[in-house]
Amino acid sequence: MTDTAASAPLYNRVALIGMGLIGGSFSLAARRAGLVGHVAGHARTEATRARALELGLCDSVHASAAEAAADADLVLLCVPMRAMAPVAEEIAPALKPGATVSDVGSAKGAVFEAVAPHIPEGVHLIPGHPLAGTEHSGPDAGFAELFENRWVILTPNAETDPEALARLRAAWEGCGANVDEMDPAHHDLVLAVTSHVPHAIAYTMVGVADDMRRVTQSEVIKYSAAGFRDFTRIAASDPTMWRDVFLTNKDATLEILGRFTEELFALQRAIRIGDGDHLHAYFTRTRAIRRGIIEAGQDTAAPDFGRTPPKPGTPKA
Ligand SMILES: NC(=O)c1ccc[n+]([C@@H]2O[C@H](COP(=O)([O-])OP(=O)(O)OC[C@H]3O[C@@H](n4cnc5c(N)ncnc54)[C@H](O)[C@@H]3O)[C@@H](O)[C@H]2O)c1
Ligand SMILES: O=C(O)C(=O)C[C@]1(C(=O)O)C=C[C@@H](O)C=C1
Repeated sequence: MTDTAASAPLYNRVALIGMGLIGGSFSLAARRAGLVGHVAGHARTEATRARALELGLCDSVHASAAEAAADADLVLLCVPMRAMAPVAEEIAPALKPGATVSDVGSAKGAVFEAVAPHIPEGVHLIPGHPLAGTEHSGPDAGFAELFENRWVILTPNAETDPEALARLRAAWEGCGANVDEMDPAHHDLVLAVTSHVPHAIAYTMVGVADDMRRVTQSEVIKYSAAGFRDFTRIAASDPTMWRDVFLTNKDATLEILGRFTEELFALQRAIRIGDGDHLHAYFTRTRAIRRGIIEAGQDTAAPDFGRTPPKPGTPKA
């Protein structure tokens, strides 16, 4: 946290549109660090609004996104990707000149294209993406430490106001994150490799196992090894969020899935023809990547990491 953040909030009033895992975590982290003044939250259901207040995710709740956004200095869109444009259209007339609108969506090109047309002149649109999350969702899933030592990628452009950008950067840094800037198309390609296609593979592998389960009478589940269990964690991620990620990062996902399929065929061939040298060299290369991630301090898959499941009976956002 910076000295400025400790003495005065970076944003006097913040509107959180969507108070699930990411919106809730941002609020908890930003409030704990004294980065924000009043937090106005919007969620669609009364149950989520009540729970968000109870958990201290916000100071006021609003059934209307526009009402939450009115007079806000920062409006953070924390909804699934394909809800971003309708929400932006709804809040547009309420936005205050000089306000910053940002988001946390997992793909960046599509957000800008969908949201920018709705943002009035004089309001700063700076898309962003925290590279941090879990398989849980809803208000109970949020925790203040989520962004610590994780990357947040902002995708400003040549017209972005430097002061608004510096302020947003400081807010994420105050939440414990490291901030980088990227071109949206590049972001989408990188994330297709590091997040989106890995999720597609996990979903597929668990689907295959589920088909097998029908054949083997639950043995796949009963004897599932640690590797498969890791896949099931990823494949338990929110269906709405991931449907939207794949549909909004379609081109990059298909490009990387194509490359993945080529590599898989090469591996399949090496197994079929008994080419142990190929397999050994390939696995040696991939092991080095894992070691590089650990050395860079980016392995947060350590025990729990605050990723305890929501308590039973609590509302899904
Ligand atoms: N979960 C992750 O690991 C992760 C990580 C980084 C970024 N993201 C991105 O963050 C965003 C939010 O994800 P999350 O994990 O916090 O999801 P979540 O399900 O925990 O929360 C989503 C919130 O959006 C609200 N919402 C859903 N549809 C809406 C609609 N049509 N209109 C208004 N509100 C709506 C929900 O009520 C909820 O409050 C997504 O765009 C996702 O791509 C997620
Ligand atoms: O840790 C997890 O459960 C995640 O899937 C988080 C994860 C990722 O792929 O790393 C998922 C989607 C995001 O947009 C950012 C982070």
